[in-house]
Amino acid sequence: MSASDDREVIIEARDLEVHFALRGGSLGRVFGAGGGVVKAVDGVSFQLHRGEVLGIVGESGSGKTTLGRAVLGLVQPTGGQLLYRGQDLSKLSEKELRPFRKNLQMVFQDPSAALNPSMDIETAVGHPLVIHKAVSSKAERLAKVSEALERVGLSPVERFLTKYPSDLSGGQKQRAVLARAIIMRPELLVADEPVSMLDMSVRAKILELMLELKSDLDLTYVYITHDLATAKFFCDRIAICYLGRVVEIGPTAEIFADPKHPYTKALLKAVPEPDPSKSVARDLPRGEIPDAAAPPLGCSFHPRCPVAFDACGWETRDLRALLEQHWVAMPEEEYESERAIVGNLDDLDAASHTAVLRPGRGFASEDVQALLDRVRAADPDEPLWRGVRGVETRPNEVQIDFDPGTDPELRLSNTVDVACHLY
Ligand SMILES: Nc1ncnc2c1ncn2[C@@H]1O[C@H](COP(=O)(O)OP(=O)(O)OP(=O)(O)O)[C@@H](O)[C@H]1O
Repeated sequence: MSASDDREVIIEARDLEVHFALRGGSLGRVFGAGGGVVKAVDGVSFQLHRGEVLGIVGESGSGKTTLGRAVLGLVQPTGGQLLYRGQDLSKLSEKELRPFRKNLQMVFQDPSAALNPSMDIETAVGHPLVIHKAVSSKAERLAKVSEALERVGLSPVERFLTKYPSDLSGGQKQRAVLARAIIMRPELLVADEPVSMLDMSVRAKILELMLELKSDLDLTYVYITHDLATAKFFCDRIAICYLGRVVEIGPTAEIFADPKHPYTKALLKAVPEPDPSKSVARDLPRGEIPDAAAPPLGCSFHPRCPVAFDACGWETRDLRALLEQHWVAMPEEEYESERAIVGNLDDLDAASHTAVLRPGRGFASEDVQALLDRVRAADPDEPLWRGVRGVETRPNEVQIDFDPGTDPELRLSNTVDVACHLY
């Protein structure tokens, strides 16, 4: 771990895994009776120190929310450990967890969904006090609710106590949600995209409020977002997540000044430039984020990586994608005559380091080999070819063997930890 931080460790994830079994549905059927598995969090380790703001950043589906829920003990890890002050929450019963719950709070993206529309603000914000039997009278509840509302800037308090969520703006609702989150004086707050549904004009104000609350109440934050621009402003350290793994983690300033992982670099390039006159081309990683139920072999970022090389774990699905990309650029007729050279490509969807291509009707394996040569000649720098260890042309098939490569582990590089074969 890169952080040499003397502050107390509040949360420690050790090789944490949250895998969801897929039952039924089309994927369940594809994977057979046992069902497939979505590795929402897949071997994540980090320490969170008291008073720190740790950003969990990644695209949709990278496992951020599941990781945040695991930190709060709201979802059971299927492997590894999540320690809160050294204690493994997954070993505790629901009853034993209760005293911990008040120390750990979550703030969600949508304040409208987080507040019960039929509860006035006094009741909603004071609800945790009642649940945890933390007050003995209505007057005590009112005093604590008033103090919390004051802290989050919903004042004069009397104007807000009897209001309903529908009477408040988005920013005011998120302030009320924050008041409810701090009312039990928690020590850790997991904020899951807390400003992404708010108007631009109030986003910075809510984040500033959260920083004020942090210093006034000695809070520690996990800040979940897809938005690096707010993470830069808000976080001390950032963990960049991709398909359930942390691919880079380190101090925010270092990550922005010298991003190491190709995915981090691509995300940073995609951050919109506030000054439109300086705008640069958006350069999101090529292709879509893959299906978490069937992640790429080797380094899971390799199919989108601009600097991937032989060690990154090329495979059958990459070959299919390359052939299809080659054909897509062709005029219809040319495409049809090329496409007919190989038979059904569906076998390539079962992830493997050995691909077998059979000739289409009326063609021979030499024609398939010639097609592969043409595809390679059209783009010799395509990194997939660097991963090919052998091509064998047999009477009725061509077998392509890929170097299995490995999935890179997080390793310290200067002041950040990065999971990439380049480091
Ligand atoms: N209860 C569940 N059952 C099955 N799969 C799940 C479940 N919860 C999450 N997933 C899957 O786990 C993966 C990670 O989801 P998660 O919501 O944690 O990601 P995320 O990065 O927070 O995405 P988003 O920004 O879209 O919320 C996704 O592929 C998602 O479909």
